[in-house]
Amino acid sequence: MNEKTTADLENLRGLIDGVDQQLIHLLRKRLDLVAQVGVVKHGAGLPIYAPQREAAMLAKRRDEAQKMNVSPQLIEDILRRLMRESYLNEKDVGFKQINENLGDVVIVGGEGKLGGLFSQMLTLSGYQVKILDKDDWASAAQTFEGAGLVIVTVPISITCELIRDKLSSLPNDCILADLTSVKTEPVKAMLAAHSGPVVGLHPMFGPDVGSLAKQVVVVCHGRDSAKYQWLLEQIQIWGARLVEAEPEKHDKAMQLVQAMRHFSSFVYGLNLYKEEADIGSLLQFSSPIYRLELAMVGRLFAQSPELYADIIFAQKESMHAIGGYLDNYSQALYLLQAGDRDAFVAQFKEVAQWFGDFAPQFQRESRAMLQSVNDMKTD
Ligand SMILES: C=C(O[C@@H]1C=C(C(=O)O)C=C[C@H]1O)C(=O)O
Repeated sequence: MNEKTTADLENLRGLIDGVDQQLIHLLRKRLDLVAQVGVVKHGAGLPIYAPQREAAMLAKRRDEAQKMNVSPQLIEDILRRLMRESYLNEKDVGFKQINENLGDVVIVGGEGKLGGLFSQMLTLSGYQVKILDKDDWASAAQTFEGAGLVIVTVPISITCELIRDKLSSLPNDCILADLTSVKTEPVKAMLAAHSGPVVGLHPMFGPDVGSLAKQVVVVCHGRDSAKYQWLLEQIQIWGARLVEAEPEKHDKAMQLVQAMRHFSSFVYGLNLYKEEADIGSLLQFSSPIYRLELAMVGRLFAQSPELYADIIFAQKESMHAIGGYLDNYSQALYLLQAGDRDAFVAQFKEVAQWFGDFAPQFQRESRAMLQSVNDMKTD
């Protein structure tokens, strides 16, 4: 580089630094305004997440950006990232308490990660939360005495037995709820053990989400829904979206959404291990989609084997779904072995047609993800 180039670059980079510093000031200003919104919402009991406001705001900013020859997608990406920050920060002021006369919330298994998250959210909403874990059963009767809500969040394999053996003498009007990732048997067990209000919940996220905004909680109604309506409202105040489902329908969906999903990630990892793949060097060659795939598989092995075993082994029927997958895998492999490229293409077209509009939708969604995967690269 000659001296002029160096000087020009330095000058321009100095100006860019100045703009970026102004951005920090603007961000600070925005965060302060959002914090004020948080206080107003807390007072009025409004949910953190306001999808209509977001949609209207994004549409206006996209329009304005376009007029200034700034990519609408750029401003949308930036605003979406900022809004994620808003959800995290609004949590700092706590949440409106919907039911002020509840009595205690007892979380059975509250030392677990998901139990911990619910305990945090309920505490932030003004409830008295008591944790009951493995070693606390001696004092359980006393703990349950003042309970208005008992939430069961223990490993799936012991959930029903625990409900049957330990939760059959709760106060009559106490709500009994669970967070298990299967619903048919736990809801049945709760209805059998307790004569008061019962509701099955399945939070469709892990404990590492920073905020519940936009996350989904499945609700399986058990008994006396009017008595636990406030709890559903409370969860919505946290920003989550509720999806009501019959337990059987939920469980069937979980065979694909959870058991099959995690099982195939597990086998993918198992295969890399058996092939003695060198992940470091694969990463050097990786395309964004491969990196994303490795991230999805690798994150499984950063977590508890028991948790995934629980999810995969939770329903016997998952075996059939996974077995069916293996059959299809074998049949597709046969096309490859037979060199039948035409049959592969025909099959591909058939599946693409079946996906219909979802295929281009998923392509759009994954494009944004792949771009952020690429942004994350530092080497
Ligand atoms: C700040 C608000 O809360 C959330 C955050 C928003 C933002 O950061 O702009 C917009 C809508 C809400 O989802 C609000 O409702 O205005």
